[in-house]
Amino acid sequence: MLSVAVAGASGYAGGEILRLLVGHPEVTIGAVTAASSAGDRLAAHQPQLAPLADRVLRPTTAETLTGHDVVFLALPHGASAALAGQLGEDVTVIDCGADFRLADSQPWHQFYGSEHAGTWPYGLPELLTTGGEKQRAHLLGESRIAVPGCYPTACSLALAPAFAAGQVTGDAVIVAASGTSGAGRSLKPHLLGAEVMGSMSPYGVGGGHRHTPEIEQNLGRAAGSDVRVSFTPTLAPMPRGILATCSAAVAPGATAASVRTAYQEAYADEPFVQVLPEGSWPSTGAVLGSNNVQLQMTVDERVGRVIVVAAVDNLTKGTAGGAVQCLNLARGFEETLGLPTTGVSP
Ligand SMILES: NC(=O)C1=CN([C@@H]2O[C@H](COP(=O)(O)OP(=O)(O)OC[C@H]3O[C@@H](n4cnc5c(N)ncnc54)[C@H](OP(=O)(O)O)[C@@H]3O)[C@@H](O)[C@H]2O)C=CC1
Ligand SMILES: CC(=O)N[C@@H](CCC(=O)OP(=O)(O)O)C(=O)O
Repeated sequence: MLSVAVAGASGYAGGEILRLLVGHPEVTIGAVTAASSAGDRLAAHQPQLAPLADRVLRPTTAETLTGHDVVFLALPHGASAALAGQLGEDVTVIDCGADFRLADSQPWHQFYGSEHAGTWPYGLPELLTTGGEKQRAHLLGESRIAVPGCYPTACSLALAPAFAAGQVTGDAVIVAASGTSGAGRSLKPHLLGAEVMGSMSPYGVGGGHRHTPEIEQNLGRAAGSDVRVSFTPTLAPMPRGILATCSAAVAPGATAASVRTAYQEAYADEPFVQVLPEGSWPSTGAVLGSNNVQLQMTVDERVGRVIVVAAVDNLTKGTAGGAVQCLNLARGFEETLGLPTTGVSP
């Protein structure tokens, strides 16, 4: 059994990691830590985690986290790097924050405006990379893994097969809706019930969202050349879920059938990615609580564009499920261990 600590356990991502770890047969849950909530019972913040109700949140320090085989970091951007540096190389550190996701420091400076901490292997196992290899090949045995952002998980898995198979030439446009838990638990006026219920709104419009370079990095790896993306996120009146509508210019000669074949081949053996039957479209309600990614695609021949729609649960496959999948790969367990492939609907 591996002992596992979760830093940021009072937050949404930390809570979802713990939900999955409770059902994981190869781990025991050690320290659960927080910042301002340290000293509280976990149940005060995560009442859904009944088996862990009496755990007490400890301060997030290297001392508290040391002594575990695995440490999950579910902290705000910028908080992971210093902490990770104090944990031994024998500890598997899985970071849900952005600190180590980008390979290039230039977009990091541009979109995050701080020092670039460095680059860790990127934790999206199903992502196609140049030469047809999947990203999981780079995760086996790693002791440091950077889990993707929730939008990049959905958007990259949606468009990578089309780029990798030469079915699109570029001009990628993505509009994605997210539930409010994607923004974390801290209080913000635009997340108040009165602002969100019955209303949808865009944000980060015009190329300003920090997931833009992460999606471009992923699609560039699949395409084998630079890819530019117009990405517009929107906030939807639901607690969880991402629905990403992605499109790109169809390549000469590509058809709806050849595009579909590219996706079926790319994801044929993937336990968590489902290319839906023709004519059936993804919905967030169908993936909630599961580690699944639902995809559907077609070609809009009138305008010459491939359209792909993806649905994920931002907290499961979009964060915590992806993180536990990375733990399984890093430690040589069955990749699907402890990860639900059934959702909670309605
Ligand atoms: N929510 C999502 O859908 C996704 C989140 N992520 C990433 O996961 C990470 C956590 O996000 P999320 O759970 O949503 O955020 P929350 O705001 O819900 O939780 C943040 C957690 O970090 C703790 N914390 C806050 N400030 C500090 C600090 N300076 N040092 C140490 N701990 C601190 C909080 O403790 P306390 O409560 O005591 O203040 C809390 O436990 C972020 O990097 C986020 O980008 C990635 C993909 C999707
Ligand atoms: C609805 C909402 O606000 N969503 C968040 C996405 C957070 C996420 O996935 O990831 P990282 O912060 O880890 O990059 C946002 O747009 O900033």
